[in-house]
Amino acid sequence: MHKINLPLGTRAEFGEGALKKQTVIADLHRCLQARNFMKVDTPLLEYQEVFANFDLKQMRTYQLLDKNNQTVVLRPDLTLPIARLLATTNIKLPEKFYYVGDLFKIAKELSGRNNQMTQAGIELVGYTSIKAELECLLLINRISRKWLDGRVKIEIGHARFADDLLSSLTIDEDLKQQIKQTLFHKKIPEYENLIALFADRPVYPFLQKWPRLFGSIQAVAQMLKGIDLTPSAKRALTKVMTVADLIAKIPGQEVMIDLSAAPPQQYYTGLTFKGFVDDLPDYLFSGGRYDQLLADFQSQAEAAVGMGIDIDLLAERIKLPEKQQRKTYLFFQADQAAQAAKILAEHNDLVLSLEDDWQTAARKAHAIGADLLKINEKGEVEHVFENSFD
Ligand SMILES: N[C@@H](Cc1c[nH]c[nH+]1)C(=O)O
Repeated sequence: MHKINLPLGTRAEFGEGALKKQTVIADLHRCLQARNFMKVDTPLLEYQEVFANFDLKQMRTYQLLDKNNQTVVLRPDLTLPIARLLATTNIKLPEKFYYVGDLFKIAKELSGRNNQMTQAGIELVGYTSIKAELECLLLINRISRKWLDGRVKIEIGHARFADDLLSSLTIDEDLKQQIKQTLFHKKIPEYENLIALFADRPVYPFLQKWPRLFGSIQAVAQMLKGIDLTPSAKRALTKVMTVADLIAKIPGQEVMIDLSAAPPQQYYTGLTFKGFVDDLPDYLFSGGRYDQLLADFQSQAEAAVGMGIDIDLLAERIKLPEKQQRKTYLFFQADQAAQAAKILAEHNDLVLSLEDDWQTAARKAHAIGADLLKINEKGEVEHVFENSFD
């Protein structure tokens, strides 16, 4: 007997689940083509070095050896391969890209997540304006309205806010790291011990509030009232507030701010955002500005913003449009395949009936309320009425 179970963390998809994924993907293709995005596909396998500047342990990749004993990995991320692609081709920038594909990350045991995930994404490369961030957020809003009754909440943060603020307090890198880790993981007693070192600084009242700095725009603005931030942290905050205010003006779009969370990816350098639906712990959308990433692959940095869309999670949440249309089956004899081809070419909504005889085909069609056509000896299409053969 063959081994019949799947490798850990993988799954087969079929029927409605598979169709839902295909439906959202097809809709995205249509939408992004219309908005002038360029389709891009990169291979599943990449050299390990492509991901080397990022914490591979955290990413937990599948690794293989190629013919020359070089380590290749199943891609754990789709943005880094695009940065690699741009460094090795002469695609003119600025340009907007989109892709849909699978990525592989070995999830922690019992996390409930699969190791193979389908992600769609967009990358807007060569754009410094916040309009690039806005285009990402507008796409989230569109998908939310089209597929999720507008229930997606957008959360905005900034990848540099914590570093900017902490750099003004200390040059001790270890201490900065510890403060960030305790803050991001909400280890409050440890965090409070660490910030006690700065109790005499003007920024101390802020440090005390920092772990709670998330919520609605108004709530966060209220918490920050009268608080003196460093100039660079202030700039980051202004950007967050500006974009949040603009997006909150879209009717029905809920916007939150989080200034106490870790950036979703290490390569972000500016505004970050996530989109999630109330009762889901994982987010459906995640993105941000990453102006330095291309400098890892080529001599020149390039302004860029992008986001990923978790197609598995999105597809699980959508309702397929009802298709209650009546089916028509076409019965044919095996030696009428050529006539069947001609008829199918003229009527592309016919379903081939594979029954051995047309009486059985008629009985089955009748049982499911379908119509039945058959090809007669002359090669013409004939309607079969269910009581015509009684
Ligand atoms: N690759 C990111 C999403 C993204 C695309 N572009 C920029 N960010 C992720 O998987 O979280």
